[in-house]
Amino acid sequence: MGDTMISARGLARSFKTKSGPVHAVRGIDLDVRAGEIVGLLGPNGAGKTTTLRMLTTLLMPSEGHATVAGKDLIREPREVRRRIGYVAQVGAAPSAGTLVGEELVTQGRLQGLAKAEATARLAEVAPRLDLGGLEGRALLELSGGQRRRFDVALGLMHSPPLVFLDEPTTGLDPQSRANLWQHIRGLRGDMGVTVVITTHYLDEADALADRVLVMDGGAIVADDTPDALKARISGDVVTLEFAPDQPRERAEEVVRQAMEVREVVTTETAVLVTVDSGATAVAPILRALDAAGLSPASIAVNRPTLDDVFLTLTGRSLRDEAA
Ligand SMILES: Nc1ncnc2c1ncn2[C@@H]1O[C@H](COP(=O)(O)OP(=O)(O)OP(=O)(O)O)[C@@H](O)[C@H]1O
Repeated sequence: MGDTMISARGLARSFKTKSGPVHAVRGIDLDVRAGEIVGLLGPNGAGKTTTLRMLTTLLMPSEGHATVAGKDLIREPREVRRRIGYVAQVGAAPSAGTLVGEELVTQGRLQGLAKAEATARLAEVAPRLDLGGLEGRALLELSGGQRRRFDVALGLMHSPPLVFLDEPTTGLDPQSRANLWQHIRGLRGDMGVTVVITTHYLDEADALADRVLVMDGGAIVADDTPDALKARISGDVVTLEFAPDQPRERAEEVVRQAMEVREVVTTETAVLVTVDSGATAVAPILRALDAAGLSPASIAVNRPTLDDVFLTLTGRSLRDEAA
């Protein structure tokens, strides 16, 4: 399998529904190298979970094929399962009495480890995820952050070289999220685990992923490092927010006529203008708008973010969609 941990070609999945077929994933190609942290970024319904469920053998592709951790997804699903960890979106409700350590050992045994191996593995995994000392705690007594770290630990008990995390930090407070990111980076650093993570948080993809696959409408619309994605939009982004009664399309027109711009995108609330230098563009933009009788409610100059990348790729804001 060499350096390649995942190689998928033409992977597609559609669902039959009462209102007709839903094409959740539309024939995507995807490559992940060993040791990478790859983020699948996209709004709700983009097809991230469906992609993950296919790559983890939980869902049969309608079309396409893939090799995952060196095994053929369609022909050797059991072999694939033995080599991967999968942490689903939100942990299943734990039964009242279940203890952290016991549950992790049970999971290891389910994955085929002997009792002694599973216990040894627990001693290895628990401290990696800051669960050391919590082995005797009941699952119900864990905080949200501890619980998510426990979920990740579950996926690691059988020492998979590849782990899939589906929106691992949803619902966590900012501190617990940053803490979990650190642990996820540690998995790669200390144990060489390859990580595929889905998220609709831009900051998460930016902070964590070596490479980001931007998904929209069941397709991969961009595939690059966070920095390279942001560098595609060189220059600054001037965000002009308008009250609902102000004609934004007219504002876009005025800005385009007033000056040389790289890109203008109009959203539900704002006009985003990409220019070489925000500092020198603001005054002429405001003058032109003023002359046209338009006044923005607010104006801000920013370096491009992944959200701006998403916006230029799709014409929609990921932040709006996620909200
Ligand atoms: N079992 C199913 N039956 C019918 N439609 C489905 C099914 N599973 C997913 N879909 C549809 O496929 C599309 C992609 O869903 P998916 O869960 O993969 O998106 P996602 O990017 O993971 O979104 P989220 O961020 O909300 O988890 C959506 O339109 C969804 O409604």
